[in-house]
Amino acid sequence: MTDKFPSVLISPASMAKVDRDAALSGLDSYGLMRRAGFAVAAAALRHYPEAVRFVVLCGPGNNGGDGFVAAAALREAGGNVRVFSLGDPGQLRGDAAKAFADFDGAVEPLEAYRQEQGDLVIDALFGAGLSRDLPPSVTDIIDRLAEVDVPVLAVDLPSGLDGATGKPRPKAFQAQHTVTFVARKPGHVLLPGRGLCGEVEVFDIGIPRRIVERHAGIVGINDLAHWAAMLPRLSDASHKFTRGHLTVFSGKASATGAARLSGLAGLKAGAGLVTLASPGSAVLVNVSQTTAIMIRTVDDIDSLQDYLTDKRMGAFVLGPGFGIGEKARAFALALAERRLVLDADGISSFKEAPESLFDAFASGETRLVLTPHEGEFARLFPDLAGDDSLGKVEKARAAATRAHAVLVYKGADTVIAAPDGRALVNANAPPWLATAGSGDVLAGIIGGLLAQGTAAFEAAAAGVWLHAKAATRLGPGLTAEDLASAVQPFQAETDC
Ligand SMILES: NC(=O)C1=CN([C@@H]2O[C@H](COP(=O)(O)OP(=O)(O)OC[C@H]3O[C@@H](n4cnc5c(N)ncnc54)[C@H](OP(=O)(O)O)[C@@H]3O)[C@@H](O)[C@H]2O)[C@@H](O)CC1
Ligand SMILES: Nc1ncnc2c1ncn2[C@@H]1O[C@H](COP(=O)(O)OP(=O)(O)O)[C@@H](O)[C@H]1O
Ligand SMILES: [K+]
Repeated sequence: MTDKFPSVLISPASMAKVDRDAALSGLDSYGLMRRAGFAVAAAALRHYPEAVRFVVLCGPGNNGGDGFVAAAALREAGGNVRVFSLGDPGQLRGDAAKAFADFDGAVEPLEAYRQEQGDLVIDALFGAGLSRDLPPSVTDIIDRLAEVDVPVLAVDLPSGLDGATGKPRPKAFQAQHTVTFVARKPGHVLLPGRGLCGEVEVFDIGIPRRIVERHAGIVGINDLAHWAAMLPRLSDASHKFTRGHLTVFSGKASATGAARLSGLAGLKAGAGLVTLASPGSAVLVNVSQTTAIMIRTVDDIDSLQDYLTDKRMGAFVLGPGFGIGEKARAFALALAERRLVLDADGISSFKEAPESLFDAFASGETRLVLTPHEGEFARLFPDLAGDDSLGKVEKARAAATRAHAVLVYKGADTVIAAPDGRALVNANAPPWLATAGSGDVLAGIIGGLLAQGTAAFEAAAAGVWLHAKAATRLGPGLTAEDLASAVQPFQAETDC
């Protein structure tokens, strides 16, 4: 019953390959379907012991096959079971046909279903094989169930939800529970899919690890398995300079708070030193509100070049509160040889000329991290943002490759993507993270990790996770000031 692959996401296309290899390796595919169906029946009995009727909606493929196995098991357990089929179940093929043959109850057409008080709907219409928009007979039922209080338990995925993108086609069942098999699919964690699945249970149906790992690919869930080993380690030999120097650019006197939030978060994330590079006009404001953070006047490109003669200045955050325009563009391009988190106004400044930014960071190791929310993403990548055929993972991956940068495409389902195609979907962020200044804190954490030498992809992924972890520790009602103060470096003993 346990989730053997908590860090893995398997696309529906890869799942089909897992399925094929399992069959080629001699595994009994009908045995796998029976385990899947039994898991669904067990979940129905466990979560809905008070159900008056178990209503199983079966589709034309193997998802429907799981439904027939579950229906048979629920009847065996003494449940009141009704089965409704989309299309003629006599047309089912392969294992689904076997499952239908092994079910000895009545099967009614899908259109005949009328919801009643006490129903539990088991949605086994479509899973990984959904290949086009739902037919009206199914969207009609989705519309009817949306009006009433009938719980839905989804098999593999709520029908209508695209397992690759997390998008409904064009609608999907709203499930309370989803029982899926082997590992989660991107659609379980990307929005709005995550919300449509309810609580997701991953059931191990016995496919060997070597087959799953062969097809697991380079998209996963953002957890410590992907980056913990790459984070900085302290030792007796550490001193502040070995822990790295982060520079955060401050905005003008009336817009300094965002940079201070980033700077504090960078220090908390473990940077040995943090300097606020401030316009002269804002130095007094910054000095009066910082203690451990140092202040340096950097007014223009010449003073920045002067600052950059110190090669220990390795990592930078540019954007929070900085102001949009030529100065931000010139500063970002001057930093092209260093490690840079470009956030907020820094991103928006390149709306008219994104290629100039991408070209500047094109060669050598990946050292640019872009942290756009949805609006900022659309400014840099309008074509990708407007392409409805792409899910958030595909958009972030395409953007990362184009920009030669690590992309942190923010939201409740933040996606971190690298130019080489690796991508992680974050799933530990609580909704109270959506508060003014929270993005500034994130930029600072990532900058703090970059300053310590962590590679850009791992710094970004760990930063997103630590940001969410700090918010979870604090609980609802946090402010960005609380959040910046609560940031902690990763600690294996307490964070695992
Ligand atoms: N992987 C594993 O190891 C295991 C997988 N298992 C289970 O198998 C499920 C995947 O099975 P699957 O591949 O048969 O796909 P499924 O979701 O049943 O749909 C395909 C059918 O629907 C049809 N169809 C598609 N879209 C449609 C639409 N909009 N409107 C109308 N029709 C549409 C499509 O028709 P076609 O496109 O071929 O014309 C085809 O007939 C998976 O979710 C899990 O539950 C378990 O048994 C455990 C082992
Ligand atoms: N509903 C949500 N649930 C969890 N995290 C969220 C949600 N909405 C936003 N976030 C996170 O909050 C942060 C907001 O950053 P951003 O949009 O830049 O805001 P700001 O500019 O106010 O700092 C991002 O890390 C984002 O991923
Ligand atoms: K389903």
